[in-house]
Amino acid sequence: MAALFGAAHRNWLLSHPSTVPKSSKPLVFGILGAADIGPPAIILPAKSHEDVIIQTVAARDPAKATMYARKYGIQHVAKTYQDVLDDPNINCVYIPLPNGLHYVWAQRALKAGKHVLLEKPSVNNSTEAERLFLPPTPAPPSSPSASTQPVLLEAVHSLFHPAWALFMSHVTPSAVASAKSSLWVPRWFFGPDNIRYNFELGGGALMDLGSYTASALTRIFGSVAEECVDCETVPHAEADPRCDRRFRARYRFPNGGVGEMEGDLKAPLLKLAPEIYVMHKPIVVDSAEAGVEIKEGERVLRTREIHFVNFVQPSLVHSITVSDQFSVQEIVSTGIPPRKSWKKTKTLKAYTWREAGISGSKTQPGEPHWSTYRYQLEQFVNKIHGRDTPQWVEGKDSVDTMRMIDMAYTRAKLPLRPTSEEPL
Ligand SMILES: NC(=O)C1=CN([C@@H]2O[C@H](COP(=O)(O)OP(=O)(O)OC[C@H]3O[C@@H](n4cnc5c(N)ncnc54)[C@H](OP(=O)(O)O)[C@@H]3O)[C@@H](O)[C@H]2O)C=CC1
Ligand SMILES: O=C1OC[C@@H](O)[C@H](O)[C@H]1O
Repeated sequence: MAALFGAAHRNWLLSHPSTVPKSSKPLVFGILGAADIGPPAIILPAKSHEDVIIQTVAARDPAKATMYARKYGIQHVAKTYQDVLDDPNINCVYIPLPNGLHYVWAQRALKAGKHVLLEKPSVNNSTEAERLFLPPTPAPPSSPSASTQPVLLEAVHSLFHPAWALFMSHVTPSAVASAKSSLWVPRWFFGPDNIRYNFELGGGALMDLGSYTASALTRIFGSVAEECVDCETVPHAEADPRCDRRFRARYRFPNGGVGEMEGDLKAPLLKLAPEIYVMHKPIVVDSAEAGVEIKEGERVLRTREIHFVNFVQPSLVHSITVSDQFSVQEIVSTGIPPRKSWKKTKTLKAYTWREAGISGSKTQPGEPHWSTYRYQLEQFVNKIHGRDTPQWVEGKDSVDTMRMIDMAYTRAKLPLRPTSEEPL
């Protein structure tokens, strides 16, 4: 009962964050598009960040932008997206446009010298990702301009929550035998006219949900997959058949492990919680870690399974169950069964860095009611100010995610979402 009350209180605070006074020189943000995701992803988190002001929004229809600005307390409405980029008072741009417009607007924003927080998936395909995140002539690190390069971040918000770091602290990427990440959206959320079913705009469940499941798998295995070995997709009956509504993809990773991901934009009620299962190969561990004394000629093997429930929105509620199977065996196998074997299971959670207890992050700020987006904003600002960012999504990570998605579409015999030919 107390846990239920605590969760309800945390969730109320999460959607009603306190407003803090702003610092003398806060970062000034503009938003491109009066998007649904804007309020939870940036407008609410900014309220409790002293270094962030959401100053401007632009929409294709200025009347819509005005309504949005009024509703969310945004001071200024720009006439066009480009006007936001041309405003010298704006330092940072948040881009929650449909996926197919991410590439062009991120490039334009960077060209205008703005720091960019770019919604997931970063772009339409891996060609765009390589062009955006791995440009051919990066400034040499010693160049004076290197420190003034704008920051670009794909907003994979779930990776910034302490629960993700706590989960990863129990994963040994090189020893992962199999992993499965799944994510579902209830069936009434998105109709066939939603941007998620528009091919040119980067629609498809693999794009929308797969950006989370693929980035989770690449982190769990510590690498992008070598191959997508099979991928089944199902389209929406009333939408473009090139846009998958549901997918199931299996990959082979360089360590020989198998990663699987599943997603559905129109799922039955039964499937609500996004989840990850990880199964490790047996590895030799320290006898102290296993809490057992061993004799000469013996070793302890640990086979670990992890189940992470709600890896996408852990701030609402989550659980991480770690089950370790230990066995004490002879180092040189004589066919004798283990002398001793036992199982240890623990269920963990972390809503703050202190709770996660991970060295290097313990002193990071955070409150139990901080959303994944608030934790993300903290690191985005840190990066801009050249501070330490223990949680981050590197450009290469975003490229890897798009490679995973492209591999799955190719295996499913669906076309890749188009590469932008818009002038930059
Ligand atoms: N991080 C997260 O948790 C989430 C991230 N997302 C991501 O955010 C992005 C936006 O998603 P969401 O907020 O759900 O979508 P919305 O449809 O609410 O927002 C998309 C915005 O894009 C603008 N837009 C510009 N051109 C077009 C066009 N041709 N057709 C349609 N819209 C256009 C619209 O802006 P205007 O106001 O100018 O008309 C609209 O406000 C996606 O990339 C999605 O993957 C979405 C949900 C959750
Ligand atoms: O967090 C999310 O859940 C629902 C999706 O459709 C959305 O785009 C995604 O970011």
